[in-house]
Amino acid sequence: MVVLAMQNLVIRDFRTKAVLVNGINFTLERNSCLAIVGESGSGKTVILKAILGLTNPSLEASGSVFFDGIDLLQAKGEMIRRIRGRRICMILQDPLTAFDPVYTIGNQMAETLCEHLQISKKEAMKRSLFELQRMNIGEPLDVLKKYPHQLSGGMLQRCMIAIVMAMKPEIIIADEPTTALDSINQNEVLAEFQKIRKEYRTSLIFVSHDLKIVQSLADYVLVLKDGKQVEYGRAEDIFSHPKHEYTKYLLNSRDKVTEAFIKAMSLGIRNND
Ligand SMILES: Nc1ncnc2c1ncn2[C@@H]1O[C@H](COP(=O)(O)OP(=O)(O)OP(=O)(O)O)[C@@H](O)[C@H]1O
Repeated sequence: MVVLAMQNLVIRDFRTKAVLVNGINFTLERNSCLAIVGESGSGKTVILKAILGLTNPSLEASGSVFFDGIDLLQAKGEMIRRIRGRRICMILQDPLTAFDPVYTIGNQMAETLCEHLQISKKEAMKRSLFELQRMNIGEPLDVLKKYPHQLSGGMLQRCMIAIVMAMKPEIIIADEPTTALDSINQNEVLAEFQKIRKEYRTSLIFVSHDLKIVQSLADYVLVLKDGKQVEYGRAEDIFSHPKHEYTKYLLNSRDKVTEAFIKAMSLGIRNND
């Protein structure tokens, strides 16, 4: 079952007339995961923002993005607000910017749940605890009492995911959700996404520069270059038989980086002998 369909999305800056994104098409199936990849500035973030009607007012989006019979590009006011943050949720790159430093995690989780689920503060606190427990977060009561700066980036990102999961959204959109984290925290967050895929059957759209993460999570991949979609298809096909020169280049650069890393590590090991 298709949950979201983007057809011919074009995004223009109407001050400069520059076309930032041109002709993007994809469909997102229920319980499937689409990764959007491409170099910096290729248009990944503006595409994600367009889905939620969050593009800067100086940009105009045309085409269509259908979700449950509604064209999100045309949806305004209360209609888009009811979908955003409830039925389609976004997880940001840097979890520290998503939390207010002066309130505890519990306060902020409960506040968000109260607002979106129309439940009492007491009920929202109970739900927050339940969601952290459900994600196997150790000492969840302590975590709720902490301030954002007292938790690691990975733990904060997991709290963010817990808030999102409490909404039981149909779609989660994540813009480089692991980029701001070190590798241990990246692995924790990645495991959380694997769990969402397996247990909650939520659909995911995510942007990542890390092709290893893409390979481990995505069912479908959309490759962007200079605002244009150069390849789109099943992840296994794209990784095993990339058609476009740019996709081949991306996959090659990943292999080169890995080779260089292994070489550097083995040199390091020899130097430490
Ligand atoms: N509000 C805006 N006004 C004008 N141009 C913009 C605006 N936001 C983004 N752009 C331009 O749109 C293009 C795509 O930007 P976008 O942030 O989507 O790229 P990206 O692929 O997500 O890059 P990165 O990987 O670095 O985050 C870039 O050329 C950027 O400069």
